[in-house]
Amino acid sequence: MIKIQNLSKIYDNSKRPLVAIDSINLDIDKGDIFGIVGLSGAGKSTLVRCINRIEKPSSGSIIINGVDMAELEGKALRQARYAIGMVFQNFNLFNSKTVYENVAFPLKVKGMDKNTIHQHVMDLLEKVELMDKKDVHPMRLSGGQKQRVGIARALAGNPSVLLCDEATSALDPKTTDQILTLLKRINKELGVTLIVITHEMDVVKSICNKVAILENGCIIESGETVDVFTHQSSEKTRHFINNRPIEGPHSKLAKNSSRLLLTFKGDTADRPVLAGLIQEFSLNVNIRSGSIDSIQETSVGKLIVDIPSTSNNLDEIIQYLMQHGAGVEVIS
Ligand SMILES: Nc1ncnc2c1ncn2[C@@H]1O[C@H](COP(=O)(O)OP(=O)(O)OP(=O)(O)O)[C@@H](O)[C@H]1O
Repeated sequence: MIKIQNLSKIYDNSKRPLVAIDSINLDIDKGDIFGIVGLSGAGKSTLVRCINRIEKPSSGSIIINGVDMAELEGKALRQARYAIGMVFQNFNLFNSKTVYENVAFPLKVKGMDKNTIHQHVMDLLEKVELMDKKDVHPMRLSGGQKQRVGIARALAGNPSVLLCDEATSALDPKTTDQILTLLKRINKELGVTLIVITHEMDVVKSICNKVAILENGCIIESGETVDVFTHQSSEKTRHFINNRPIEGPHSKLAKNSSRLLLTFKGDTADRPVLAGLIQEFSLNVNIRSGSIDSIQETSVGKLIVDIPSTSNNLDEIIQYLMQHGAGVEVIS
């Protein structure tokens, strides 16, 4: 549905050009909640501005519903933008307008008649559970309520894509959870594709079925969220995600032992893999630490274990664990 191909954005700074987005390729399917995550300066805002065409990309294409946004100008661009709803970190509401008027605004601009606008706005306010606030001005709303107005307004033009730019970064954890639940419901009920730009891994874990990690303008990892969190392929990603359980203070590794990080996801978590290993190899396994997480409703367990090993049997042990569905990483 959305195909980003070889997308680059180079800013012509006075001293030297700055490559903010460097040949990015992304495929986002209809109905995805696609997380784009990166540290400050990674290029997230630039990517958002290219997707909604506030910036013109230096090269490459952004194909949404078969139309290359990168090529459009003028009226055709304004028309194509209706396919994209924007949700902002700082809500971007009109303080002089009521909640109702804020949501109605894009529909008025579109030239809809008053009755249709009224019906549509009331439906949207019901969807975001703000009917009781329809005549209130944004100044009198909490951050979470303001973001609900922002989401209702973004949905007003019936977009096929909702671009959420750090939509929960200004909110406290409880309100963040409520807004994420709302976004997930909207995705499910309306079939709207969500692109979620964030620097918060917890947001990705909570709602995104797919994720891409952006660093220095490049995608350094992408895929199903649960896979990216359980099989990090590069050192950079591992460092970025850093989801190892914390090792205890007295965790010196004994001589002739190896320390392994084991990952169990979904069904594997129910199997007695470690018990089987202990029996099969007559091993004394020392569990150093562990954690359990829920990523996209899949349980992901992590264990750090010390295993007495000779160079001969370590490979066999790893093979046994992997054959039984565990992810294995030798950490020392
Ligand atoms: N208009 C601009 N002109 C020149 N350079 C820019 C411009 N906008 C962004 N940059 C540079 O592009 C790079 C990426 O910036 P960008 O704002 O896209 O990152 P970001 O991941 O959104 O960061 P943050 O999370 O801090 O907002 C940075 O080095 C930034 O200084």
